[in-house]
Amino acid sequence: MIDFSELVTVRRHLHQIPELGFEEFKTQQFLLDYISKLPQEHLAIKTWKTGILVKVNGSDPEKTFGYRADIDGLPIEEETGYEFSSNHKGKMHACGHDFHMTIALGLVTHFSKNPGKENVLFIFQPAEEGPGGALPMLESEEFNEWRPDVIVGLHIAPEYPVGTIATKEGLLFANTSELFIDLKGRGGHAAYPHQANDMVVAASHFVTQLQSIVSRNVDPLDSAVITVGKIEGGTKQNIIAETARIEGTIRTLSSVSMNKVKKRLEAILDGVKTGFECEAALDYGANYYQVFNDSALTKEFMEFAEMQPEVSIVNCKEAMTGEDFGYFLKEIPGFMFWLGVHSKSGLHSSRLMPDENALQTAVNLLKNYFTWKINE
Ligand SMILES: CC(=O)N[C@@H](CCC[C@H](N)C(=O)O)C(=O)O
Repeated sequence: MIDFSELVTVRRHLHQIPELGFEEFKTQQFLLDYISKLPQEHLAIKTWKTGILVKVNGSDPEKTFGYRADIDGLPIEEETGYEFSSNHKGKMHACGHDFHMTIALGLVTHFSKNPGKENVLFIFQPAEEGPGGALPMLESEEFNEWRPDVIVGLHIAPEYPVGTIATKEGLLFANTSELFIDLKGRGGHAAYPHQANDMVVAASHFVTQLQSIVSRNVDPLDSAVITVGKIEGGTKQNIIAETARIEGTIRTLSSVSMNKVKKRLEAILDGVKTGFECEAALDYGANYYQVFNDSALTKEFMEFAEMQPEVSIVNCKEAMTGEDFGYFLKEIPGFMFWLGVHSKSGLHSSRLMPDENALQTAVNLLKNYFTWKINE
């Protein structure tokens, strides 16, 4: 029996210690401590950077079924008002990874006491929000020694009620590319603009021109997003800015569109360089491969979930969110699904407040699904 009040306590503890990608030291320690208290007879445990792999050995294994949970938080100052708000100033679990980890712990707890014929691998992966832990983990010796034959992941969905599971066959999440641009010109006195070269104005022109890519270069029947989430420039109100930094993200539903968007972006940036006589350094940061669900496994899972009394299934549309889980799915058959957690505020909001009852829905559903698959 899984004790759900204990899982709520676990989630609240994890919520208090959010850490950024590849800095998840306290999180890793907490997870290891928790796992070390479970019956060890069927467990094998390895660490990889700040991540963890936990294998529940089956009795006569021919296959390994994997469940992946991401473990990093975001650089957001929490405003939920929770008693158990983040203890780490300026950092928050605002994308539900505290839920994803807790669900994994609930499942490890169950399978450590109830192993099946096949192996189950629990993957606690760092740095999903950036710079991306999935690809280096997938390429690591540690992972490949226990490489699963099937892999499953979930993501909380604030827009769906508790009890709803949403997914689809094929493309679920977009291709993503981060975007970092550093502009450098000549600064100067606010009263002598003709002697300077204002990077605040240059950055503003660039961001405005970017808007024409989605509206004028991408096929209207295709989809793309370019979001600039941060601009920094200048030093003081009466000094013309010598530098400006633009940070954003690009999302597309195909890699062809991603290349097209990047080509247009580079052409616009060249224009800004010429027009403003400035330098520009462009860096695409982390790029994530689309999340593409295996058709047969997804269909089977949806039919299975439909039969669970506490679950209702939605066949959803694809979303422009990104997930480095896409790299696992590129090489290993599997699927990802949305878990309804009903929160008025959405993902990446400082007020995200997912309903903890969804922990029970997810653990029960995946416990039943994996139990079926490992004993088939
Ligand atoms: C589910 C979700 O919100 N994922 C993130 C992934 C971030 C990818 C990367 N750091 C980027 O910003 O492009 C998302 O923002 O969709």
